[in-house]
Amino acid sequence: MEEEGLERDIAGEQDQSPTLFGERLPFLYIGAPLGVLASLVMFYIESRQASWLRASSALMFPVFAPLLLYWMHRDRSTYEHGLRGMALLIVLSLISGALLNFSSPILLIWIPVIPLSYVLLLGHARAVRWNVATLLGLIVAYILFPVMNDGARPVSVLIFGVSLLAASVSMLLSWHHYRELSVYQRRLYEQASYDGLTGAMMREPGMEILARFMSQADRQPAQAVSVALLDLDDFKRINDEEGHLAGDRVLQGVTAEVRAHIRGGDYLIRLGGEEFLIIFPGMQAEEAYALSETLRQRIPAVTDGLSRRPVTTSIGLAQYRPGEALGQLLGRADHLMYAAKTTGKNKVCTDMASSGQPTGATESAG
Ligand SMILES: Nc1nc2c(ncn2[C@@H]2O[C@H](COP(=O)(O)OP(=O)(O)OP(=O)(O)O)[C@@H](O)[C@H]2O)c(=O)[nH]1
Repeated sequence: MEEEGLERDIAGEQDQSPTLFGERLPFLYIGAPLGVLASLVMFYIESRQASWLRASSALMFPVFAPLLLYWMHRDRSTYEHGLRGMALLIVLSLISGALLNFSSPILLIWIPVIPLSYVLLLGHARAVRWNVATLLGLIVAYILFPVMNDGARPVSVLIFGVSLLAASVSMLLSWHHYRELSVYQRRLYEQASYDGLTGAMMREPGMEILARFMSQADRQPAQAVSVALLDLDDFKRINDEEGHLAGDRVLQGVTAEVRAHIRGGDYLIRLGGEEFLIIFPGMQAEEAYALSETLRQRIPAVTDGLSRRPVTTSIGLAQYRPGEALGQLLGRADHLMYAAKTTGKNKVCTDMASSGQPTGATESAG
């Protein structure tokens, strides 16, 4: 069903959840050198005190951050991975610093900063997994501390526990806030994207999805995209003779039937009134024609009973031609649907040469 397809789209968008930095690489170009500078200063201070272990942990960021920046600059598609790498670097530096400095309670105040840096760099959704892993890592580090430091005791369990608790609370609060926000966003998105009467997708998001499939077909010509423009015949008569509610019932019955026949990745869009568009991504001409023909035959059967007389439909079926504009593709489908209307209605008209029908042919009801 098209909703499932959209679920995937939504999930995909959430997966690339916007971070505070978004795509603003310049921010990183300024932030990363500052981080490098701060780490070098820390390295200098620690090395002056001959604390070489702590000094080397401070060096982690200056060594790896420029490499990551260079990688992100060269290939922007790896930007997200680069951000993850940066977050990992910051946290590794913090953890190794904390590991070597557990005896200094002052440093533990930075632990609650970890959830925040994850959220900023990775967005809420990914931050949760990373935070859980980091908190577990800190607990292991705390347990291993005496082993690595000749039996020296780390800071008291109480201080460490309070620090972890603060980090966990800040993580949970941010997650809770994110969940509330995403439920609200999803509700708004659905209201703005789906028609309340039929549940079909609305025109604007539908056109965006069609444009996306068209550009995909431009990149991969084997990925054919077909569209079926479907217009109910003499629908006005139902409204006029039986009232608007009967008309509404028919619209709902038709969309339910279409949904029952289209595939998981197909999209049903209500263009307006009794006019619908179905997008068949990756479907060859013969299959698209056969499916349109099935719908044409099924619609009178399902509307029989919803209104006094069965409702028929005229369908214009067109396949995207690489390089074509969206308006051109819809114009062709509209032209074909109009041809079906003007030659007797209750037909599928297509100009797809390989559909099994002669070009421009129509198939009338039995
Ligand atoms: N019940 C109902 N009617 C609607 C809705 N949206 C549009 N309509 C009606 O759909 C009708 C469309 O009429 P026309 O555009 O003349 O189309 P038609 O009667 O199907 O004629 P052809 O397309 O030529 O077969 C109009 O009467 C609109 O008021 C709706 O949401 N519910």
